[in-house]
Amino acid sequence: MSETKDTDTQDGDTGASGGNTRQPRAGGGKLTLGRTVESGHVRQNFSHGRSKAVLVEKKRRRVAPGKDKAEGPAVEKKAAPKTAAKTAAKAAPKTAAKTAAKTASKAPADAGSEAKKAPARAARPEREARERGNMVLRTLTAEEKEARDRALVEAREREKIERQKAKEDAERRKIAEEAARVAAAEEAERAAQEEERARREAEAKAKADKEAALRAKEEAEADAGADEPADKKAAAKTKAAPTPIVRKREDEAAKTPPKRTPGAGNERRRGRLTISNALDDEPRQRSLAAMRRRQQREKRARSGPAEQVKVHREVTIPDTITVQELANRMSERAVDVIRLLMQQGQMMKINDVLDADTAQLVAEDMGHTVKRVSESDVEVGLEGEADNAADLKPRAPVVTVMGHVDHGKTSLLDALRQTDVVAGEAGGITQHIGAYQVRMAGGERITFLDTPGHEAFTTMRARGAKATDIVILVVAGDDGVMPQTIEAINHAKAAEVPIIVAINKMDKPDVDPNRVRTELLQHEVIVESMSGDVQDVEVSATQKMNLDKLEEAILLQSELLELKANPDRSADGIVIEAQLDKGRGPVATVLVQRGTLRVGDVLVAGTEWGKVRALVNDRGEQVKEAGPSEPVEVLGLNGTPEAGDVFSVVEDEARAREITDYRQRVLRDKRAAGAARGSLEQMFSQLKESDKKELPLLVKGDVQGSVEAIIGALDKAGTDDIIARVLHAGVGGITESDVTLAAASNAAILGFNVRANAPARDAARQQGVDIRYYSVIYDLVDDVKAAMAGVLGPELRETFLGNAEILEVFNVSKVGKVAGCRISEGTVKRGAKVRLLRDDVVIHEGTLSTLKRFKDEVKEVQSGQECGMSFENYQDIRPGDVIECFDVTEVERVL
Ligand SMILES: Nc1nc2c(ncn2[C@@H]2O[C@H](COP(=O)(O)OP(=O)(O)OP(=O)(O)O)[C@@H](O)[C@H]2O)c(=O)[nH]1
Repeated sequence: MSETKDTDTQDGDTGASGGNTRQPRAGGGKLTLGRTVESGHVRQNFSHGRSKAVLVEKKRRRVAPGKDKAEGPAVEKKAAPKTAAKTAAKAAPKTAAKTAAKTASKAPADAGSEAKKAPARAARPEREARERGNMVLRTLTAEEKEARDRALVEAREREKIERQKAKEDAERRKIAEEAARVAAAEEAERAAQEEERARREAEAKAKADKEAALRAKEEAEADAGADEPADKKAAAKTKAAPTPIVRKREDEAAKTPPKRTPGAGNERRRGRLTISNALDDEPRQRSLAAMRRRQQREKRARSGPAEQVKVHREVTIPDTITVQELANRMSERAVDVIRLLMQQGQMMKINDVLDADTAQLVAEDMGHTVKRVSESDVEVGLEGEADNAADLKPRAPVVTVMGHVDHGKTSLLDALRQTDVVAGEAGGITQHIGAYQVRMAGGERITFLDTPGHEAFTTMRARGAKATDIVILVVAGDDGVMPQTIEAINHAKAAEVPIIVAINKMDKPDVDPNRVRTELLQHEVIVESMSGDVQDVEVSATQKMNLDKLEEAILLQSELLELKANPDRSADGIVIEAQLDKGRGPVATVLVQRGTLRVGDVLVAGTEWGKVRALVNDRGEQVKEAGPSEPVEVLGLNGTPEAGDVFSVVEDEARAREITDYRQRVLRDKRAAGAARGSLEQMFSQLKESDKKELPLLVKGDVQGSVEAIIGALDKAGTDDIIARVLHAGVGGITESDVTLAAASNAAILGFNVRANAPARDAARQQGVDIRYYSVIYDLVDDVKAAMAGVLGPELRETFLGNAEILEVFNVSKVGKVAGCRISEGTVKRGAKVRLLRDDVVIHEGTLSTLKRFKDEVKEVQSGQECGMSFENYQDIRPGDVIECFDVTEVERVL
């Protein structure tokens, strides 16, 4: 920027005389301190020969970024001396121009002079300066000197200004720092106050809670006595309760300086943070959830401490219960139960099952009382209420016939059956349903159980059923007391059932009844003739001799026993036998012991139940009902119960289902637990545990001779500690009924040269009955002995491979007989062991010499295929025979 200091010489006009403009050089070789003004002089010519020198100053703007403002005052100050002149100079031409314009109209002649005077006046100081400038120009050294002085002055001034500025800057910084320090201190103070306030609030709340609890207590007490006013007072109290807290908060809020700068912490509380919110400078609103939380907080604070009154419950605990279910029943949180269990060292999850004892501990620890129930409680009440003595009516005695083998039990039962007057009159065909009733001429009745022998009697007794009232001990007069006679005596005594001795076969010439009586004495059976209380009757089954006397004795005994039952109640009793009839479905013969069984009753028998569809008596007649001591066949059951099962009539099908479901579950659990009840090993281990001295067995053989030999050998094998008790022995293959009997008696089945048929195998597998096959009597007896002694060697486990049916038999030269077979089941392998079965009886056991398929020797033949087989060293093969193929492996016994 350049500026002329003389109105006349504006624009640096170089006149005709030629402006001698001298531009001073920056620095100009002179010692200056950052000169900002360059100056020079221009000679200006006027009319009338006048001329003057005009000082031209070129001022440079000092550029200092960011300091413009700060430097403002300094620049002004620095420029001050010049500015006066400058302003004057600036104002001068204008004023002069104005004045000139005014005076020009008045006196044009003077105009020029006046116009000249005005600027001259106004520019007087300037002129002086110019003259000084002229002088400088004229005296260059002086000018230079002056310039230098001026520059020095300026520099000094600038220095001073800069110092001043630095000082001011420092002061400003100091103020700013001070302000920041104060702000930080304030912030810290505010945080401390905030903390203090929170603490006071918590204290106040706790205090208020306490007060409210006290008030609630007082109110409860007051409520007991006073009615409405007390309520109002309580309400007022409740309302007043939170007030102090609120007021206190307000006070504190007033105390707290409200200069909460919108910091990060506060921003966070102001509503939901979204991108648009974050970018938005405006303070965010509280979110709805935050409002709700605050409302809830306030509500909680208002309602005071909701002191939960602990509810002590009676918790029903079954045999097992899950953690969750226990917590539910106690109305506690499952996590609390789990925590308690953890404290007791048990890591449990919510679905883990606790036993009743643990559950009881937990419940009691949590302050509840416990009521232990068992799943078996479903059976509670099944037996019904005890009968009143007044309701009892006399009933027929139930009689079982026992005795040694071949002493005439069956013959006697048959003979007695024929004494039934009603059957005799009707000439009806008697049915063997497991029991029958004999009606006397005098109207009395006697029920006989048709399964002679103490085995069945004991089996039933073992199942908890006491079916028999009187035992008839049959002793052959010609044979005397034999081992099974003694057994029968012992069983009857153990069951506390009175005995009537029937000395049989009295028709025989060589009988000696007194010998029998004397022998019985040794076993503590003292007959009346020997001054005892046991009745004895000499009979002959075949000759039907003294059967009436025997019946009289039975009736006398029953009178002594005062056998009575209430017929007017729902029936219960015992299953005597049951089977699956092809036409009629499951059929069970039951003996009613109490009440009356009617058609349409819902019956539970063991694990089965059913609605009675029909009742059939021992004469094959359909009856509507059966009273106490009456044996009757029941149709309508869903399955076959087991002999000895107790039956009961229940109110409805749902209850029946509930009970049988429970019983089936228990049975399944027992089986799942691996209790193959009939295995010799397990029987032995059971025997060790119990003080049972018998090993129950079932023997089936190919011929009577071998069966008798086996029974004889087993009898001898017994020791003082343990005996083998043969529950049943017979000739022929092992049938399903054998398996049922064995299962009912926890017995093992020993097959000597016989096999089990397919249904029997299935039943044995299902019921866990152990069937063992032998072909040498000594092996069988050794095994039984070993089982009894508990020293069983390695077990030979037989794996069934397959069965082949022989279709045709060919005679092949050099080879001998070859059987043309079809594999009916499984596979047949060469090298495996084989048995030749004829009607389920083993004819031969050995190995295969040939296994051919279409003339080719093969390793194995699958089910459904045909093949040719021949035995090593055995030729007696016939069409219809079955070849059983099996593997034998040795397994170490684990007891
Ligand atoms: N002489 C004669 N023989 C009889 C008499 N009672 C039975 N017997 C014969 O004795 C044998 C055996 O009779 P059972 O009635 O089968 O004898 P058990 O006691 O039933 O025999 P198990 O069923 O094997 O226990 C038969 O041959 C009968 O004929 C009798 O009173 N007199």
